[in-house]
Amino acid sequence: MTSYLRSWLAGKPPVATPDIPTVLKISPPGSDDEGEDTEIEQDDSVPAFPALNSAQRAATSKIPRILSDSALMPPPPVPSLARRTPGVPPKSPKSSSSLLAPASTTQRPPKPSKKRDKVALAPGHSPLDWAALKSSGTDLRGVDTLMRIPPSVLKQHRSKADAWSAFNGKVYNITAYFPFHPGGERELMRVAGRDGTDLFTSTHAWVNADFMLDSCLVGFLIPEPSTDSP
Ligand code: HEM
Repeated sequence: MTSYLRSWLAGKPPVATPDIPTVLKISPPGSDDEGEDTEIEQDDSVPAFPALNSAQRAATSKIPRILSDSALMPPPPVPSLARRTPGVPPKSPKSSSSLLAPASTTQRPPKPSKKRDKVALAPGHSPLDWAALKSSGTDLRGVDTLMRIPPSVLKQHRSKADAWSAFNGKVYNITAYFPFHPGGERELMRVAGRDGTDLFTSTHAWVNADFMLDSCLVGFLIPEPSTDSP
């Protein structure tokens, strides 16, 4: 209406309205009901691009070839672990898997060495009993004062009834400790009357002799005084 008035005022003939195209609805062949959706099988797979049979793919070698099943890498071999019978050890050690227990576990363990066997302590001589005795106030030193002890003096105390031994420069009266020693009295007698530091350390470096024998301290080891003094 507005365009008609404008053209009438300007003295021009009215502009013809362009034809609106008619939308035709065409039913697929075989369908009787007009406007009803046709059922299509759902497929979410992404199509290859460029298409497998396209001219681009045939013309250039840059686009990787799609491998067929026969051209693919073969699957890995079945691991030997999967083929074993549970509980049955492998026949030869070479064929055994690294995940299996070593064949040596079927052998008997070696007998413990006699050298490090502990002895059975008499009742009332446990490490706890020793700790109680040494802190009870009982005199385990046998001396009134701490002394400077040369090796010659140390050597005089080498009987079971009167045994002194030096460990790390300190001299202890080990007499009372004999029945409490987990390694036995015989082993302990080997250091009576001498410096036992090396033997002690090579046997059980983790044992704290200073703490265990603090109530038995009698003095300090000194070098032998020289006899050729004027
Ligand atoms: C007076 C100094 C010593 C003290 C306080 C002492 C203390 C001990 C203690 C606490 C243990 C038990 C260790 C554990 O259970 O781990 C032990 C074991 C033993 N000790 Fe001694 N020891 C002394 C000297 C010696 C010496 C001089 C020898 C050897 C000549 C010796 C030989 C052994 C042996 C063979 C055992 C048993 C095996 C072991 O436990 O490894 N000990 N001793």
